[in-house]
Amino acid sequence: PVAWGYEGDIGPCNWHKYFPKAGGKRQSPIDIDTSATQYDGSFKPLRIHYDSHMCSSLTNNGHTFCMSVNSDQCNLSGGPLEDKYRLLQFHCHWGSDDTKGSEHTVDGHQYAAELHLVHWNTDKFKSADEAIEKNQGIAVLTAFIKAGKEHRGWNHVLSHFKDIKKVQGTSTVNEDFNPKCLLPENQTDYWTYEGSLTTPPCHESVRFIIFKEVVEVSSEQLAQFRSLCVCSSRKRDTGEDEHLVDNFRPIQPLNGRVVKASFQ
Ligand SMILES: NS(=O)(=O)c1c(F)cccc1F
Ligand SMILES: [Zn+2]
Repeated sequence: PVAWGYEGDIGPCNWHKYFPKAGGKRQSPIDIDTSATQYDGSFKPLRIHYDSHMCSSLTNNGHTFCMSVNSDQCNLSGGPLEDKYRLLQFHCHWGSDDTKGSEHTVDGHQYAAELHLVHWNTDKFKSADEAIEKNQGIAVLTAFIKAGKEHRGWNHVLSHFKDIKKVQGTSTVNEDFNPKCLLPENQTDYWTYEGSLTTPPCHESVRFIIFKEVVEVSSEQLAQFRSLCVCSSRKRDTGEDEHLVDNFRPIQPLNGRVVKASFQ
């Protein structure tokens, strides 16, 4: 597999050389210009049904932490979606300090982090691996994160980080945890548009659903995201681990796409 990252020769500006879709016309993330969004009154209510009895495993894949979920009881439908989607995994993107880290921006404002709950279309496809390459294959519920008060729900995830500090570290999470607690209270106001995976191979298969309400976590909790190591924890010549930070892709051209809003 081709190595890719967020800086230097293997950074986002060169992804298209080995991952041609990264140079496509409907790439993500984008800036949401709220003055140009279009209200769509036809959206049904979003239906987010997650159970909490799903065992899952938390992995440091060298680009982010990823909580894989293998429960066929965690489903998403409604809103702008025509089909039913099943939760596959969730992960985040963050920065080296609280002033940057989200992938999408709102009127040019970048948040400290961004949560992605990745779902695949179980009505149209037989597997997530198939869906991830196909139009309408993936739906990503997205919440912006800013520094503020502590978020107790996140501690259920962060408590496992000591086991995954190193790349390819994996920890089994069996506790009674429902990822729905990571979403904002207001789940009726969101923006949505058609885009791509924000990491290579950048397949143009993603419907993004981005909540307007921002979730707060404490600065200390954000610092725990940054505690993950990106290298195989070999000591850099400076003798210290290289931490996993600024794992957000720069915003991409809108190319005439219209961002719809579920609210006026
Ligand atoms: N960042 S993202 O949510 O677009 C994303 C996916 F949807 C799927 C796989 C990896 C990944 F990073
Ligand atoms: Zn993501």
